[in-house]
Amino acid sequence: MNQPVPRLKIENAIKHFGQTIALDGVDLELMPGEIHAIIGENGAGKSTLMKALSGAHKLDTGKMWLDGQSYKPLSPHDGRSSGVSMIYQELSLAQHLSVKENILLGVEPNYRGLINWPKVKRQANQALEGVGRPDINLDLPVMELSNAEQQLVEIARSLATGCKVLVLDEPTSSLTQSDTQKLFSMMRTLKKQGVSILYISHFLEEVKEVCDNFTVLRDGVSVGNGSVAETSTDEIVSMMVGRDVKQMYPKSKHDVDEVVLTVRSLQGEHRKPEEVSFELHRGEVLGIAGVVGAGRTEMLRAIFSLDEIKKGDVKVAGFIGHASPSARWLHGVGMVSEDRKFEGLATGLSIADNIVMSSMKNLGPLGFITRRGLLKASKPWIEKIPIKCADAFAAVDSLSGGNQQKVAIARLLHADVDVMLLDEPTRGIDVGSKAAIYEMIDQLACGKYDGDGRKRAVLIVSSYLPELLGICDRIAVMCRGQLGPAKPISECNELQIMREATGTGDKTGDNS
Ligand SMILES: Nc1ncnc2c1ncn2[C@@H]1O[C@H](COP(=O)(O)OP(=O)(O)OP(=O)(O)O)[C@@H](O)[C@H]1O
Repeated sequence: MNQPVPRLKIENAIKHFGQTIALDGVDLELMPGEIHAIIGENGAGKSTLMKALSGAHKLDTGKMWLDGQSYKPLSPHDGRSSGVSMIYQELSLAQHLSVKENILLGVEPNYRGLINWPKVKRQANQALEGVGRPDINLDLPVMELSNAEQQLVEIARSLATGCKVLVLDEPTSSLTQSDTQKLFSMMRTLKKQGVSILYISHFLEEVKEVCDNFTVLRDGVSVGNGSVAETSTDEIVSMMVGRDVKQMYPKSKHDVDEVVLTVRSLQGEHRKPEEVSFELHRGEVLGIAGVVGAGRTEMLRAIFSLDEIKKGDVKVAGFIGHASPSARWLHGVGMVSEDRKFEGLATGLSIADNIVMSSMKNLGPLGFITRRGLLKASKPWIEKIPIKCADAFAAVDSLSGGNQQKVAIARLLHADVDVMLLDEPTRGIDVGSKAAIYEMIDQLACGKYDGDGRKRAVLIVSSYLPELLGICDRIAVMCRGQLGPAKPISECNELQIMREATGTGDKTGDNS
């Protein structure tokens, strides 16, 4: 009997960036209509492999075949024309163009240079039917669509050019739960049509739900593969990190002390947040749950004085009222922004520069900053978190996405603040490093982090409920700009939080 021909085969893929070995011999096989997860720690080589596949990077060595034919894409355009499309986390749509123009951009049917608009419309509509959303208005500028709809338009664009292999790079990181479910059902539809999907995600529960098979990468090598149904999550995690992760959510007893942050009837200048009141105690981890767009980020920004306040007040370190963000640092408040690229990091600078940026004490003699001082200050964080990099002076933008996020967290830890405002701090971070960060948060709250016994207060916004339920002492839910009461963790569960987040739950309680 003839062996079925794989849709995609990769053999011994190798790729270096200078001294860094990003891929060190990866093998992968993908069948038609298969949904295959690519899993691995931050910096394991997932994005590099996918970029080589899509034509954005050229492999140093290794071979690829598409439907049995040798495949060597010269550019993403070349890859797309051969049937391989990659959907990045940051979508690449032309925001001012309409849905139909985006779907057929660059491949518009034309007659002697004149675009055949009725045909554009027909083909765009067909592509939207393929992703199960023929109701999306073809004439609407893309910027008027929600995040999830824009993602579908981008996938529809891949289908319009005859996509055989669709690569989705952490597609659910900014989707709501219900949009995630819709994406999964669209993936199942594409699977039935024979489209093969490579799915990169750090959420193993998603991998379990939607994928058929998986490949684990570690340090640029494929270290394991198999059927998702026949492999337990623990087995996959140990393949990823090369050891057992015993306790994902360590939780010591947190005895809370005095109130360190008081927020009263806070309203932002631009509608969100609308009404926020709570108290945060030293030694406490307070979680803020809510759906995308509820106003959680705006709340943190208003507290940290990045955005104007219309009404209400923030009291921290005995100071009441609005202050500049730099004054907030002086008050002992620090923030990790969810917008890593534009706010969280200076991507053109080195890892060491970024880590010390918010606190430049003791970096050399007589107030000078020396290379030695920078190294001494940054190295412990690089080792502790850990950040995978060539060295402390490597540019932040040469790091993988998850490792960049870890640099943003290291900057806050280095600044040694009392009140930590964390906005989606573990987005894009692998399971093993998440466990390390949860342990740090736990130790920071109970004063065991750096041996001086000083307890910190942590306010954490997250869309990942298991993490909030795992590490917080109390959780408050934000719904349409209004923050509900903070409830002790013993009274919280996923269902109750989702009800409150969507405005259908109980709002009784007290925020002090
Ligand atoms: N353009 C580049 N220049 C230098 N080094 C790079 C470049 N792109 C990737 N690397 C390095 O290659 C390695 C693999 O990175 P890659 O982005 O593929 O990891 P990843 O598995 O996708 O990680 P994450 O889960 O954090 O997204 C990392 O050590 C990274 O720093």
